[in-house]
Amino acid sequence: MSRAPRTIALVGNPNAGKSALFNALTGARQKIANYPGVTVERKAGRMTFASGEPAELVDLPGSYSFEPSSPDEAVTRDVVMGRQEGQRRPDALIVVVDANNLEQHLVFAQEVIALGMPTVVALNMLDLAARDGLVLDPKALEESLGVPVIETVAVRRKGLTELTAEVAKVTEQGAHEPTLPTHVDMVERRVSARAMAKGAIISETKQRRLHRGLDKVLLNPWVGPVILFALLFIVFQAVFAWATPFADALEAVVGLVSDAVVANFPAGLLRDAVTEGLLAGVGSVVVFLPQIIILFFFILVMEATGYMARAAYLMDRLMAFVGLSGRSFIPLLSSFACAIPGIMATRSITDPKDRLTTILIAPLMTCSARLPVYAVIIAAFIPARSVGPGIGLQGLVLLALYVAGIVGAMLVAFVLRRSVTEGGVSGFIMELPRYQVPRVRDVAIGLWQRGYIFLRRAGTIIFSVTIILWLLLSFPQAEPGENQVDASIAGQLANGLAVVVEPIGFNRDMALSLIPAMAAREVAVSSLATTYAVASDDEDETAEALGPRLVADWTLPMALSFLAWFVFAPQCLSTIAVARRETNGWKWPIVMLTYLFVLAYIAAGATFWIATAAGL
Ligand SMILES: Nc1nc2c(ncn2[C@@H]2O[C@H](COP(=O)(O)OP(=O)(O)OP(=O)(O)O)[C@@H](O)[C@H]2O)c(=O)[nH]1
Ligand SMILES: [Mg+2]
Repeated sequence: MSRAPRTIALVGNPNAGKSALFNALTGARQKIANYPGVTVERKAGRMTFASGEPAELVDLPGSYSFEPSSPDEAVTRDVVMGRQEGQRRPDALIVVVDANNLEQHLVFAQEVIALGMPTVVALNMLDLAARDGLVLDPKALEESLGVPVIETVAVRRKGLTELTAEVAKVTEQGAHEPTLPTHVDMVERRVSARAMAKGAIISETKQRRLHRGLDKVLLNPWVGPVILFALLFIVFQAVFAWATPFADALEAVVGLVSDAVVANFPAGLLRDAVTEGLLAGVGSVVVFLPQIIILFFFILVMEATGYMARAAYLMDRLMAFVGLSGRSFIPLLSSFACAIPGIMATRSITDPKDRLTTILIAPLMTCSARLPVYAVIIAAFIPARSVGPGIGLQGLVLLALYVAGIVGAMLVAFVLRRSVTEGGVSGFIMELPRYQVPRVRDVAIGLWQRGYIFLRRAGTIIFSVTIILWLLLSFPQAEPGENQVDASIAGQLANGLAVVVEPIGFNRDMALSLIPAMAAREVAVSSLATTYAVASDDEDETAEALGPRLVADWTLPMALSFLAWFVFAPQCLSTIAVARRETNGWKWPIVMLTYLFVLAYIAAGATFWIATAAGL
């Protein structure tokens, strides 16, 4: 035979089993190199048809679509189209689909088949389908796709002979020039993928049906978001309703300890440092441990059950609307714990502009360090009233603050993607994990870790910053009759800043809390508590909770303005430092700082003036 060996390429979604099939078909006869000009691996090997004719088999990186959103996907498209340097155009394609995720995998499979090249579908992972009680009809699938479908189990080498025979057959029909359709409607393709998947199912077990039924409801484009929002609503109601008795108890304990210290130790600077700095300051943050635990209980359970990935799937449409891909969801979700791991998680986003946008908006996701700030102000100023059956006003306001951050982030992303980080939107389809009953042990460990992180922050950074602030508040000592805060270094410094934030309704003490809060957001709470503790001349008042003091000193518009500030303002230096590291320079962190300050200033100012005008 004189003609050059045929080239066959393996394509499909990530994790379909392409590489497993490639290994099974080529054995040890593989060569791994790089495609010229890109860092994507080129994996090729030799396979043999039943006739004895050899062919070159090329394993391609997993793709969701031919509209590439990563270098990997670009290589896949270019190889298939015959545009990739150092690679002959394939004579035939094998599309590998995971039988257990047909609905998702058929989206890209349709796109591949639409090219019009000789194509065979490998319906892979049938062993797992059998295990889960799913029986498929390859003939039905063949009919709806219009190309041969072969059942395979790549890791058990099942179906390989049939697959190669079919590939040989379609290759003989001769290659066509592949043509990319000019217009692809993603929604349409998803709909037909769903119909095809449904038509291919002969039978499935109760459990699988239950899970699919759940997906039908939870992922429904109309019902799904409503359920997601309702769940979040319950979470934030619970953060207040469940935590209050625990938080009150903790607060009482801190008060008792403070009283005991006052009763048993002589008056003096050291005693003041303990009562005003450690107990009033750090204690005021620690009492929010129950809230943190409850919030993370829900987050962990949503992750463990498999619901979180569904939430990401739902959010994908919204994210695409503002110009982000679903790949940003996990980094943004982690930012609800803390923006630092969130920003680091953006490394998984391959498109540089997508990634930059995600980094820039990550601080707008409400990190858990802001929860104590929100909680203390809400508990003090928002009445614990119900506005409907089982609907507490406090939880509602808390939810609104989180939503304000998310909406702000989406608006900023929308603007950025049309200006500085302009670029195309990449399609993204998530692999959805199976539903599972969460394991108590895993959730318990997760909660323990979260609680530990929170208390460690209280014991280290919050403690040190609060003590430094206490020192700055306590010196120089006031003359008799003069207020200690007015006389102190910190008070003097804050007077300068107060001029700047006065137009947005902040008083001197609020201004003062903004500076140490740059170290950690919770410090806003401890610094307010310490400031008021230092300011009071009455020893008994030192042990008093922060809430009543705030109410005595602030108006409602001031409190709301303070909340609005914390939704948007950049308060934590570590976030800026991580942004610098991840973007390799100061330019983007400075952009981030600037836009966040401007947003915070405008939001706080607008809140203050609207609330004042409304007579609140
Ligand atoms: N049980 C079972 N596992 C399989 C089968 N085929 C592949 N796998 C496993 O599924 C996982 C993913 O397979 P890969 O071959 O790496 O998938 P891929 O399509 O090359 O994925 P990307 O390279 O990321 O696009 C691996 O752990 C395989 O061992 C199969 O038929 N049955
Ligand atoms: Mg692979």
